[in-house]
Amino acid sequence: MPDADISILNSFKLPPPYSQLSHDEILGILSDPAQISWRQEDIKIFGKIYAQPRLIAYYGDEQAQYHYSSIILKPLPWTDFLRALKRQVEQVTGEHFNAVFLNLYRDQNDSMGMHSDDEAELGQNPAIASLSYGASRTLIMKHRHEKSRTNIKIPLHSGNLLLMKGTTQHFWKHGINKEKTAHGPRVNLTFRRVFG
Ligand SMILES: O=C(O)CCC(=O)C(=O)O
Ligand SMILES: [Fe+2]
Repeated sequence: MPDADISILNSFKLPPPYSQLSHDEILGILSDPAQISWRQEDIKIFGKIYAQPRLIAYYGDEQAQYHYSSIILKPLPWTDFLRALKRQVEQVTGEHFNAVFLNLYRDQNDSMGMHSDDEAELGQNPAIASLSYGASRTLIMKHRHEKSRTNIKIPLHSGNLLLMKGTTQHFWKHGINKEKTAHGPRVNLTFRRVFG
């Protein structure tokens, strides 16, 4: 892909004591409202207020405050499990992260609009590591300037780790469309380095 630096690791593995967990068990931990503090935010589209079509949660180091479409997100402190995921993601990517943004797509009707992760607090060329568990969904990528270029579709399956870095966020938007067929829940975690 031009103007992008993207790589994908198909089967992300956790070290002990979590190495025995199945993907179903990991999805169970991550989607459990007693373990992850999921919330549904409102969004404003053309002046109208809608509930966001997915649940979100934000964890990280205390200073990793994030301005996210006009709201300031304060990170919750790392849980043991999220810290273990972060450490292993750092290990395999060689990058450093201080926060994780979680999305819960409850079924095929949940989605995320096309966007770039280009907020000022992510710095110039952010490395973003995106880890998925549960139902497979398709990440749509669209070049921001070259309208003629067709969308690129990247299927993301349970246990896939996608790393976007370099100029990717300057030139490309990405998002997750709704699906027409039945899909179970999916949790996606994007590890980020936030300069709060
Ligand atoms: O769910 C996904 O795979 C994409 C998530 C994403 O783009 C984000 O959290 O910024
Ligand atoms: Fe994103």
